Amino acid sequence: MTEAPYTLILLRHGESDWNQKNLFTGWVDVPLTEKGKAEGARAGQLLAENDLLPDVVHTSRMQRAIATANLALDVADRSWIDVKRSWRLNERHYGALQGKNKKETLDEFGEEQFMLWRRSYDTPPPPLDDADEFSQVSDPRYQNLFEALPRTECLKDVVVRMLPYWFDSIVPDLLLGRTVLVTAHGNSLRALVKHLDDISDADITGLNIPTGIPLLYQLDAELKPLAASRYLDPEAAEAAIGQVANQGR
Ligand SMILES: O=C(O)[C@@H](CO)OP(=O)(O)O
Repeated sequence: MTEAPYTLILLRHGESDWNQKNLFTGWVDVPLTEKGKAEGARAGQLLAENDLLPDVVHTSRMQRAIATANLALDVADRSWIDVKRSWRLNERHYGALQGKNKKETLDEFGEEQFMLWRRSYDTPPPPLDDADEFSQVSDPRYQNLFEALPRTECLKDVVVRMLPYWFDSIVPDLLLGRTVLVTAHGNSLRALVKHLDDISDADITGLNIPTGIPLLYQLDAELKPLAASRYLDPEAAEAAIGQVANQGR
């Protein structure tokens, strides 16, 4: 075990095809846009400029996170580091909203219901039918999940399935003194930030994470933040956070 402080970098994937089209995405495995690829590369540049060179990367099982990590690590000349992947870092499963347009959903169901589905801590959207074209029941990468395969999730569900991976896989790398990069998704990272910053169930509804901008944590021996976390490009992050919050409008 190495002494604290421990260095953890969280990175939401770059803009995806469905971010651009304003569709609820969840577990649908969509690619990055050209802008998203550029965000991935820029994230790598920010890591290198700040002398934050990851020793290990943890990603979800989804191509938008994997591609973002690869692009960032290529630019930072760290494409050779150890890689670990888990479904537990996947985006929140968006249930029957997967593939639906956010603006049309807002118009159809109204602000209150839309925000309840999108940001409430414990209200999941209706479950996705297994026969739906956007279901993951036949996806080979999840065949080992059996009844654990989600059909919908609220953020609380994501916290429950993400935390075992945090404690069992990410924490051991931190305690070894490795600089750890976690490349994942808006809502799986909200779940991790909620845990790290001890954010209440009520306050987490107001937290949004921008695409493609590394978020730095320095953690103490108890794995609590030594100071407030910070985006490596704070101005870009502030503008992008507002855009995420206002999606659908
Ligand atoms: O559609 C999704 O899967 C997520 C992230 O893009 O969207 P939201 O920010 O609305 O939770």
